[in-house]
Amino acid sequence: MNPARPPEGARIEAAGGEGLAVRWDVAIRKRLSGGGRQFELNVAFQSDAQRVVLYGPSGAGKSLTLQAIAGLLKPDHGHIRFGGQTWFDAAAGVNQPARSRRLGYLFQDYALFPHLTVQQNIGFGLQRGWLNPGARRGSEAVQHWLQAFELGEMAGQRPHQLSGGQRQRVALARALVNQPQVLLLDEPFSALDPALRGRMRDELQALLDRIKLPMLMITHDPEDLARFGEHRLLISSGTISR
Ligand SMILES: Nc1ncnc2c1ncn2[C@@H]1O[C@H](COP(=O)(O)OP(=O)(O)OP(=O)(O)O)[C@@H](O)[C@H]1O
Repeated sequence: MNPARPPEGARIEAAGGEGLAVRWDVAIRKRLSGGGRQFELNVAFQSDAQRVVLYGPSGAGKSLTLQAIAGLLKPDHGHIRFGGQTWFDAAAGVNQPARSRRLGYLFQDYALFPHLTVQQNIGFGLQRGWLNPGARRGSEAVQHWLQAFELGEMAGQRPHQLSGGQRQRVALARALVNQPQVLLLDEPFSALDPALRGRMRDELQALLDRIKLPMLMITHDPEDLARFGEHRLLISSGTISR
């Protein structure tokens, strides 16, 4: 297999020649209110690790942090930098759209489109608009990931016709088809039964070893932490405590 290798994010010269940039440099604040409740997200971390795991209890702010990094939630204050690129900087008025951050996002429930085939789901990430989901059906990138994840025979199936593991592979393929520079994973194994969870962990680890893609995972599963937590960040009540 020969996946296009994403550029290494680490140790890139910082803009302005101020020395070496860390891979991750995140410091954000966001106040949310709704239904009479308020939540204050105040997250800051720096990391040079290839694999970062953000863990903590339910309601701690993990998903909000991931959404902000992905460009799906705009913080009130702070900055988000990756590999020397500034994705968000409130003070400087920078807010790169999600697409130009070049990241692959694996959603907790995989968020596959039920009416599209496996092939169309994978290819969807390549679309420029919402029209004509099958237009790029034959693209090389889609074919590459269909083969890499042994989904070739299922190319014409729809998500409900797949097993949990196959669904996850489709979602991963969709996240990878645009050659992201980093993979964001939201509780990637929580939708799987325990036996399959172990196998899919092995698969993900082998994939990451092979393509050397940096990743940031959120989870509350200690097994994920043990396996992927090269750098572990504990978040509770909206703040990283270590
Ligand atoms: N739009 C919103 N308005 C108000 N509060 C919100 C909003 N979105 C999320 N929250 C609150 O922010 C907190 C953090 O939510 P978040 O989804 O980041 O938690 P989490 O750590 O990912 O939890 P889980 O592990 O259960 O997914 C929760 O208490 C949630 O209720």
